[in-house]
Amino acid sequence: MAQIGIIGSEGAMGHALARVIEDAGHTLSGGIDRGGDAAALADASDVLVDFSAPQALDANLHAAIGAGVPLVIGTTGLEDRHHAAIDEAARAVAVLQTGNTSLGVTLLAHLVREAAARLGPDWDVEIMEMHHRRKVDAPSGTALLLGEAAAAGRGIDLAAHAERGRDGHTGARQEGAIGFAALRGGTVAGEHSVILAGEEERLTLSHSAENRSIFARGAIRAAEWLIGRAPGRYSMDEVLGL
Ligand SMILES: NC(=O)C1=CN([C@@H]2O[C@H](COP(=O)(O)OP(=O)(O)OC[C@H]3O[C@@H](n4cnc5c(N)ncnc54)[C@H](OP(=O)(O)O)[C@@H]3O)[C@@H](O)[C@H]2O)C=CC1
Ligand SMILES: O=C(O)C1=N[C@H](C(=O)O)C[C@H](O)C1
Repeated sequence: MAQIGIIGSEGAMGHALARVIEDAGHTLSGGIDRGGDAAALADASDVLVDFSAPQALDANLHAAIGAGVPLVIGTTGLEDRHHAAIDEAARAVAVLQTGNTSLGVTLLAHLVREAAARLGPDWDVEIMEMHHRRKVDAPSGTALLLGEAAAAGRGIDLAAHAERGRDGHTGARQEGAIGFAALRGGTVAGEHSVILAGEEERLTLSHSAENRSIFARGAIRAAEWLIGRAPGRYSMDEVLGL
């Protein structure tokens, strides 16, 4: 039984998390949104779960370190400087950051890495995602996570090979590129496809989220797993034993 604090508590994920916390027999120690006191929430919690916005990250890391509590970060749209701050914080507390807390996507990343490695550079990798009309960041955190998996399979650096936001006279596709396309509309919880396109054949690896409860369950499982862990940056692979 843990005291779990939610950052982004009035958001779509915040509500999904609160339901899972109750179902799992944990206690909601509190919740904050924009302008809330992360330090006070951390003091009242065994673990923090953040599904809010990148602008909240520094205060959340500071609060987690101050109270000595672990932190699950599901917020997407993070930039290199955010990841550097997470690495730094992980020297003091246990932190898990991922663009997708679901079991299906965590496994999919392994399959993508394997397919990209085995099929080799003649197969073009394109990543397509669709989300609800409210989503503010693109490509999604999951699309980027899957892009990293494909890049790892190819032994290349994603940042140097990503083709994002094609529009107009773009020229031909660069050899070895990993392309991204983002669609937005309606209430879609999360659709991701990784397409490996070769000569006269295509392989598509896909995941569909039917609702947010899969993300909330994964995040609470991660929160349970982090409590009592030594400082460090952990992954969903470790939580799920994949
Ligand atoms: N890793 C994963 O598996 C998943 C990740 N996500 C990510 O989680 C995040 C939240 O998604 P979702 O719930 O749909 O978004 P919502 O917009 O529904 O909710 C976001 C919440 O965060 C709050 N918030 C905004 N800024 C701050 C801040 N500076 N400090 C504290 N709280 C703040 C908002 O409060 P206010 O209204 O006051 O601004 C709002 O209540 C997104 O980045 C999304 O991509 C979503 C699903 C799964
Ligand atoms: O904003 C969302 O809703 C989601 N965000 C995450 C992402 O950016 O990949 C995870 C999931 O796809 C839903």
